[in-house]
Amino acid sequence: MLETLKEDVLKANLDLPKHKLVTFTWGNVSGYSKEDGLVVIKPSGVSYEEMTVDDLVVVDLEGRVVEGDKKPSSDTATHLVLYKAFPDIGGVVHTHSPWATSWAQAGRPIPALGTTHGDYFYGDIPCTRKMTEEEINGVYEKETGEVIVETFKYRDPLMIPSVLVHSHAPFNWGEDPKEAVHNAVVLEEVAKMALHTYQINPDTLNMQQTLLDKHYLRKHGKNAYYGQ
Ligand SMILES: O=C(CO)[C@@H](O)[C@H](O)COP(=O)(O)O
Repeated sequence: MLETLKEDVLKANLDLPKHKLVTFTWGNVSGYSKEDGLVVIKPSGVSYEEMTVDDLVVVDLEGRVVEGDKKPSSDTATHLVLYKAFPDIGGVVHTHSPWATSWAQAGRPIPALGTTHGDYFYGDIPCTRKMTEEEINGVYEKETGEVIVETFKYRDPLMIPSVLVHSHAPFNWGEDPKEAVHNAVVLEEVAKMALHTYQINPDTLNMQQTLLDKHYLRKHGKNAYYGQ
């Protein structure tokens, strides 16, 4: 299982530049093996062109390195907070993809303006609050995860698998690394579309709730409200 997960995590990381979600090494993907209680994550600062499966780092949920001789991603603590808080996810992606990062820097949620959005995100994609001075000066990456979890206190992370971290950039997740990257690609697309939509019509309203429900049901085969 862990060897298969390593291959999945490597491919997911190599898909980031392929989908133009990253510049240089500005991003990272991890995968979680519930059976092993271990996370496989990208090594910090290693270029995607050079990355091999032997560069990947394996950590436990407390961040202790159990395999690999490279430093784990600088965002590892954020990934770990999300795996502990969102028990149904198996993959986490962090990028600085330009359109979604622009919304994160502006501190604005991405509204549900159309069915492309509604197929993947059941409502606005939230932006976290700004972090406090204490949080910034604390264990920053862990605090970043905590502010994400706080943002999802009354939201279902399986129904909105992305978040904008204020003044920073997006994090995305899914049942595995491949789905998490897929959601990151869609996030970047809807971020771009939303900005263009408002340029065409600044008074654009959110899509109707009935249309959002219809597209969620069509895409996921279950009703957003009742889960069946
Ligand atoms: O968010 C950031 C920097 O702001 C990170 O995403 C880095 O850009 C990538 O770090 P590594 O995964 O290479 O440690």
